[in-house]
Amino acid sequence: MLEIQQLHFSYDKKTPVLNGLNLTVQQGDFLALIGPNGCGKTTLIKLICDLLEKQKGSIKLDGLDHNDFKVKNAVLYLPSDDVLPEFLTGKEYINLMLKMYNASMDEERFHRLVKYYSFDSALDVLIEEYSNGMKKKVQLIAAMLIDPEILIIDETLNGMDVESREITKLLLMNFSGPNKIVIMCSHDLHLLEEMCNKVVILYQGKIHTEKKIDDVRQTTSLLSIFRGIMNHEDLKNEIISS
Ligand SMILES: Nc1ncnc2c1ncn2[C@@H]1O[C@H](COP(=O)(O)OP(=O)(O)OP(=O)(O)O)[C@@H](O)[C@H]1O
Repeated sequence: MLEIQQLHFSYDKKTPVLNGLNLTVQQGDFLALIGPNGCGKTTLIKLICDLLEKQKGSIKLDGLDHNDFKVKNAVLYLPSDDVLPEFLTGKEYINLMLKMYNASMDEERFHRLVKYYSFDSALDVLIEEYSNGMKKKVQLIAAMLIDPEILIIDETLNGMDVESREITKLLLMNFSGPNKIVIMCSHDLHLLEEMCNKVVILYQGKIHTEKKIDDVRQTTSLLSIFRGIMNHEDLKNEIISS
């Protein structure tokens, strides 16, 4: 169980980005993390991964602090910005990632993943020559081989062609399961509704809404809930009538 309690964070020590955030994510959860631009989704993810230093509060996985080596080794974060070691080939990058996570290469799985993404001819090419979509694919192949306990995805499906997106969706849904936590941050609410089993909406530094996706589907949609919080109808009408 990932337990976040009373988390506070501010970049300039004045304007709070996270303001006493509480969140519990259970093994088996495939969580959609949504919220308006700038609400702090990436900040929250970076705090969970100990890439930013928290100022107040606690983040624990199964009772262990998030900066414990065991927790760090259990969490894999796929960021949205694709900063990869450009001087490596795809295959070298995958091997490096496996080493960093003390994971062994499952050759059979590796070849299957390469086949799903039609990635064979890209493996020996330098990452500096990769397109955005190829960078996403090589990160996903590495992630699926590492098989982490917690996978955090920040807009990773952006830039992928339709078929690769579908393959990724299926791979991630297969990956999630009773022993895993998947947190996916995206503005593609339809995709999240298809894939995830829970949603949390981050707004004004706190978790504003927390719901099971099945409950959302029965009554409304993620888009309607999101629009209800943002309440931009007046602005849109002003633009239409101008
Ligand atoms: N390195 C930084 N230094 C100062 N302020 C930052 C930094 N990174 C983010 N911020 C600010 O913190 C707030 C939260 O940013 P964050 O990137 O976490 O939002 P987000 O919800 O992921 O946004 P988006 O949906 O646009 O990706 C924003 O006001 C942003 O301007």
